Amino acid sequence: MTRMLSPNTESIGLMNEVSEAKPKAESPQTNPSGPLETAIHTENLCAWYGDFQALHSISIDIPKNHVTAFIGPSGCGKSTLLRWFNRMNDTVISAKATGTVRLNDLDLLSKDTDTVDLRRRVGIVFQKANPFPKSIYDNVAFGPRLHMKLRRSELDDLVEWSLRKAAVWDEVKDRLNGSALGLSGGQQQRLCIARAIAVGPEVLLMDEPCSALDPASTLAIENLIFELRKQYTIIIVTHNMQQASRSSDKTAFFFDGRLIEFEDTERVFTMPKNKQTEDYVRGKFG
Ligand SMILES: Nc1ncnc2c1ncn2[C@@H]1O[C@H](COP(=O)(O)OP(=O)(O)OP(=O)(O)O)[C@@H](O)[C@H]1O
Repeated sequence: MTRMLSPNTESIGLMNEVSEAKPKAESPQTNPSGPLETAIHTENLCAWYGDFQALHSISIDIPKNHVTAFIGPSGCGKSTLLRWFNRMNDTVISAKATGTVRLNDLDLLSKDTDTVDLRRRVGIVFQKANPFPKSIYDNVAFGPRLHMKLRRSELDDLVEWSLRKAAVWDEVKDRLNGSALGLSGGQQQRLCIARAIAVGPEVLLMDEPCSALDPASTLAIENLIFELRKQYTIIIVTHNMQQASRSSDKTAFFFDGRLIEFEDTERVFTMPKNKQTEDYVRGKFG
């Protein structure tokens, strides 16, 4: 497992990502002169749980290779929106949605959308780390084994690449066959990030990924998010205003199922346009 990645590794999709280990750009385009490229586009997205409407006419363009933070008080619909981006809401029988959600040309609300492939393209990391009760190696290799036909040496390379990318390699490289459940909470969360990126997603959804972590692990994940945005589109749901302002490029503020404001993060935290946004980011409610 000490070999470096071979630049001409055989590939399907994902392995292109592996051989392209170098970031596409040194830093994302935070002050663009032109419009940003869109990764996920929604238009008039409305969502319900039974009769309860959780999202009202959400229209938003999530920019590619940027970090977008979703903020807002508890119950305002942040996770619901996030979960429509990879159809996690399919597991909730009462959940339904109307409107448009697109990942490039893929219609995410269509019944014909292959959700297994979608979840490879749009990965998710949850609030509480959820490693499989398997070895560290098998956790990361799980998705690639499902989606790709790789030789053992290629899989080894990919596991190493993913763990390095998730900034946890040095801590686990001598115990790859040990149980993932033996890692600390912060290490488990980085392992889950490695597992998510091992299948070459375009978008990484993070639903309060640091809320169960101590300050040092939180900082490690925030630094990681900052690094990963060079290659992935990241959306992070957070209640931590410092985290949103530190680690995101764009911030969307939601209230009562509605998108109230979506702007550059610096602007949202210094000169919000909306009074509700201002009150929320200043901690007056929520
Ligand atoms: N499975 C479900 N069944 C019924 N109602 C739900 C379900 N999941 C969420 N809701 C409701 O939808 C609304 C939006 O919930 P959601 O979890 O999206 O909010 P949130 O902004 O992510 O909240 P939090 O910050 O507390 O996680 C809430 O009123 C919630 O009670």
